Amino acid sequence: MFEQRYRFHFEAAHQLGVNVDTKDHPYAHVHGHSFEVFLILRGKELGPKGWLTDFGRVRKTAEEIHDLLDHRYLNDIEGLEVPTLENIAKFIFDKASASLEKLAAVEVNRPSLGEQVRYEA
Ligand SMILES: Nc1nc2c(c(=O)[nH]1)N=C([C@H](O)[C@H](O)COP(=O)(O)OP(=O)(O)OP(=O)(O)O)CN2
Ligand SMILES: [Zn+2]
Repeated sequence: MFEQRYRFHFEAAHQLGVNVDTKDHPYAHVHGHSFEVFLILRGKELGPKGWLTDFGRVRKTAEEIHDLLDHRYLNDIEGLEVPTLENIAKFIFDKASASLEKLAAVEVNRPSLGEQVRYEA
């Protein structure tokens, strides 16, 4: 089995008011994070080209998702009204899998906080 990974970053703001009991909770205030994303592709066979998927294609998909999320207020994006790492990972998986047939998983991390989430279909 081969695994291919592509990493990109984006910066965005959000608030998680629905996840906490009081309006004063820090999660309920609009704040920002740096997000690290991995697109993870898997396959058993390489085919005649000797690769799973051209990294150029993976990069193009990553750039489209980056442009959708970078410097945005995530709560305003349809499908990301509750922008936890978990929901962001699934959102990215659903978008990216439309153009990357071998996409197997998406990881979304906040490296400075040691927080990591992985979504697999
Ligand atoms: N399972 C999850 N738990 C939490 C998530 C999540 O997406 N999935 N998200 C959050 C919030 O985004 C929160 O802002 C993160 O807070 P915290 O880890 O405390 O880090 P800070 O932003 O407070 O870190 P600073 O160093 O103060 O900037 C919470 N839980
Ligand atoms: Zn947060």
